[in-house]
Amino acid sequence: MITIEFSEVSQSFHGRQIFGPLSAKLHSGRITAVTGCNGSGKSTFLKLVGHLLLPTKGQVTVSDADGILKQAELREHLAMVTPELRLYDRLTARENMDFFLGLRGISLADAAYRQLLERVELSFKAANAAYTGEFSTGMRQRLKMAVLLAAQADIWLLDEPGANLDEAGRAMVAREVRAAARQNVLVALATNDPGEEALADEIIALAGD
Ligand SMILES: Nc1ncnc2c1ncn2[C@@H]1O[C@H](COP(=O)(O)OP(=O)(O)OP(=O)(O)O)[C@@H](O)[C@H]1O
Repeated sequence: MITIEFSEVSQSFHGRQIFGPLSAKLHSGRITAVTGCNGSGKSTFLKLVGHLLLPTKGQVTVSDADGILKQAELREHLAMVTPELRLYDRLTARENMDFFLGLRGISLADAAYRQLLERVELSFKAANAAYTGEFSTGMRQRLKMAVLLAAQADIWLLDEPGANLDEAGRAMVAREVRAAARQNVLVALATNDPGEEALADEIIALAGD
């Protein structure tokens, strides 16, 4: 059971406050949507959860049953889908998956690879016909979702996961997010999409300027 707690967190860049003070709790098995206009700090919020950024003021703690997780421990729990994550253009879909999953000590059998492609509705033929640099943005987004699903993480940080996906792709994301929450994954979802917002058990609305 994971709990993420924001205690009186304010975030500024170059002296300009983006949001805060903000206090909130996120829990395993719950989907929390972080909403707000462009520039309100949704991606920044996810980075604070992942300890990829330290808050200007206040504290962000991530705890399990044994207490507060240190940064290295937290990384083992996290998986992230974000526009800031780049796949390697000159690797195939399979090679990209092997690289990112290899960093987590996960090796993927052929059957599992095929199953993941099916889950994200990426055709095996299309996925193997070209380097990922030649994929459409939606195909790359589906591949990032496949890496997330294979990562066996219990905290998902999703930054606009439906971006660049067609209706079937957005439905796939919604299905996987709901299934993950049922399996007790903590999902934090930064979004402006009403369909994704509707998945949420809790909403943290960032005010913006
Ligand atoms: N490392 C940084 N240095 C300076 N300013 C930053 C940094 N990261 C974010 N910002 C600023 O903080 C604000 C919030 O950015 P963020 O990307 O979190 O917003 P967002 O709500 O995710 O936006 P969008 O909906 O456009 O994706 C923006 O004004 C951005 O320019």
